[in-house]
Amino acid sequence: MAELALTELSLSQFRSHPRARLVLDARPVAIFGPNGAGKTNLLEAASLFSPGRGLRRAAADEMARAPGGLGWKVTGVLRSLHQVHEVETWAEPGGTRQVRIDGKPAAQVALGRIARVLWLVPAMDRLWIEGAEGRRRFLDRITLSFEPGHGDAVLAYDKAMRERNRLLKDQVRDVHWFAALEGQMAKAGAAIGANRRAALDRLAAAQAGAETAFPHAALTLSGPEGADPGGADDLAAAFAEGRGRDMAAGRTLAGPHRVDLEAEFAAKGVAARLCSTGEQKALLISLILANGRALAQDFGAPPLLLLDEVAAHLDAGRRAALYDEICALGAQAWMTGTGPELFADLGGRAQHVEVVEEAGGSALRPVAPIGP
Ligand SMILES: Nc1ncnc2c1ncn2[C@@H]1O[C@H](COP(=O)(O)OP(=O)(O)OP(=O)(O)O)[C@@H](O)[C@H]1O
Repeated sequence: MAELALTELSLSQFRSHPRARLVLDARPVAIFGPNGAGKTNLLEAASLFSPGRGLRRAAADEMARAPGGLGWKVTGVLRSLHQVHEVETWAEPGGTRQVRIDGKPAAQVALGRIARVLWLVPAMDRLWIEGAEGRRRFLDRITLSFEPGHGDAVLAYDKAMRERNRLLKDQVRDVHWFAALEGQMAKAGAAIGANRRAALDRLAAAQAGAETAFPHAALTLSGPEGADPGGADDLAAAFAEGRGRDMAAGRTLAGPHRVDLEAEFAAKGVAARLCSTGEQKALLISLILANGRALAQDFGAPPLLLLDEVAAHLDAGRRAALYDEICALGAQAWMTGTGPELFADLGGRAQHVEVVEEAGGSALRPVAPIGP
């Protein structure tokens, strides 16, 4: 099967890493070291091979090593399907994140065409019990992994909605202006809805009949009217009808920006938010593995998986099952944990890297695996 893997990763003045370089093959990467050593920072650097603000959703300046006031840079060699790309991403102090692919300046969305990156971070443990915004972001990342063009649709929708919200706040009553913006929102919104539904269908298919130790998560969209839109015409009509209500509120109250994602532990028929902490984690892992299996078919290679502190939350049996499934999938999964023993089951199936904190910042040491 074709691969998607980082075969080199270099960091310069990135968070706690003054300078770091890893030379890798396509196997999973097991990263261990004490709290605060700089493991998550490494995953964050890898997450910048996808469009957006990375797995911490940080501003570009926040990622610059402090103190210093210098910019940062992350460089990687990405083996994607049967091609090799050199990807550079960086930010100057006070500047936005820049991207260059094979020496040519590129928009961030271009990253989505050569790489697919999915992640699970401890903050997502509360995904099913906290606000809808996090779930929407999760849904859109899944959707983006299947359809890189989804990012453009979301940007177009948000831009038109911001302008419409300004009209609403300023009590402007120019129907032509409203109709023009609503037309743009409806076109982008219908695409957003269709992309999301297609992504959920792909996930459902990838979960059905899969041999996995993780529970099937049944996903559905919910939310106020228009959250899961039909066609562009229906959506445009809903926006026009809602003008009075929206003007009273000073913002757009219905539309795909209000969608929520609901999950159910399918075998038990219990909503994810009512499941135990361990079950909720298992549902997320199940979804990310299903997403990976679907992408292996659709994109042609499994995605890069960034799994922060995933091993610590699983019992030994589940952990071994996760490693087996990742290896069967053939994904370059980057996993972090505090000690090497968490990754012993992986043995030579993974590359093991120790992160240590030294006087000058974080440092990396590739190490031989401790055998099972
Ligand atoms: N911009 C920055 N400049 C310098 N150091 C930073 C910056 N941002 C974060 N750090 C440092 O990076 C370290 C945290 O790194 P990271 O989150 O990668 O730790 P970790 O190894 O994943 O730890 P844990 O096991 O606790 O999750 C902290 O010591 C923090 O102070």
